[in-house]
Amino acid sequence: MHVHVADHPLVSHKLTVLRDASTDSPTFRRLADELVTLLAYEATRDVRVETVQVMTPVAQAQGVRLADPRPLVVPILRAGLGMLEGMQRLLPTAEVGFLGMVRNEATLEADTYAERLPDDLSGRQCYVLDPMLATGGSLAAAIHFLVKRGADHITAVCLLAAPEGIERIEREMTEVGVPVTLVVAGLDERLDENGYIVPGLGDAGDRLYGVAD
Ligand SMILES: O=P(O)(O)OC[C@H]1O[C@H](OP(=O)(O)OP(=O)(O)O)[C@H](O)[C@@H]1O
Ligand SMILES: O=c1cc[nH]c(=O)[nH]1
Ligand SMILES: [Mg+2]
Repeated sequence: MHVHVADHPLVSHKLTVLRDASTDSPTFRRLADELVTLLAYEATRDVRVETVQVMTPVAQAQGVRLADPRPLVVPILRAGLGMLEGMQRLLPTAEVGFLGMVRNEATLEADTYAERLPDDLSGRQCYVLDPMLATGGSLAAAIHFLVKRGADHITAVCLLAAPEGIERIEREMTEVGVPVTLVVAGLDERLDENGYIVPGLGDAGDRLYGVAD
């Protein structure tokens, strides 16, 4: 897996405020949104374009536009929804598919409770959004959904990743033979005994939207 860690002082600054336990929900949502737009710039570096001609007020010029089929953006609910607008800011014409997943906090296995994806993803560039790559169970399950529908170009955009999660995605994607790129704002040290990223930022979904039952 190709892992790209966004190395930029603004990313580091925003991530530091995001980590701070005293940052309130409105500020957390705004910073997550801003960070995703910065990460989206990196994540879309290889987005497919085609050559077009354009008439400026002065002369004809050659340029590019996004090629068809449009990219697909897939936020993993709940927390990934907090990344959708930041991504759409750079890819306003992207299609959006949804996956609802919740991690069973006892087994740490991901359970899928919602799925709304196009049937055929062959030839589509897919961008999966999830702030936290912890054990990797949720992201791996999401990627398997996409691969089953024919996707072979997958980029995951995350805010934080743990080494355990990266290793799992690498292992599982090597097995299915689909290369995955990860674009992330920060790589953390490890998981704790509850599967939380250390030092991390806590429960991303709760910090975005409030404590779930
Ligand atoms: O890598 P993993 O070990 O699978 O953990 C990461 C997952 O955990 C969080 O979701 P959560 O299950 O808390 O659901 P939520 O977004 O509804 O809060 C997070 O948003 C990821 O989807
Ligand atoms: O640190 C973590 C791990 C999983 N899910 C989160 O929201 N945070
Ligand atoms: Mg959560």
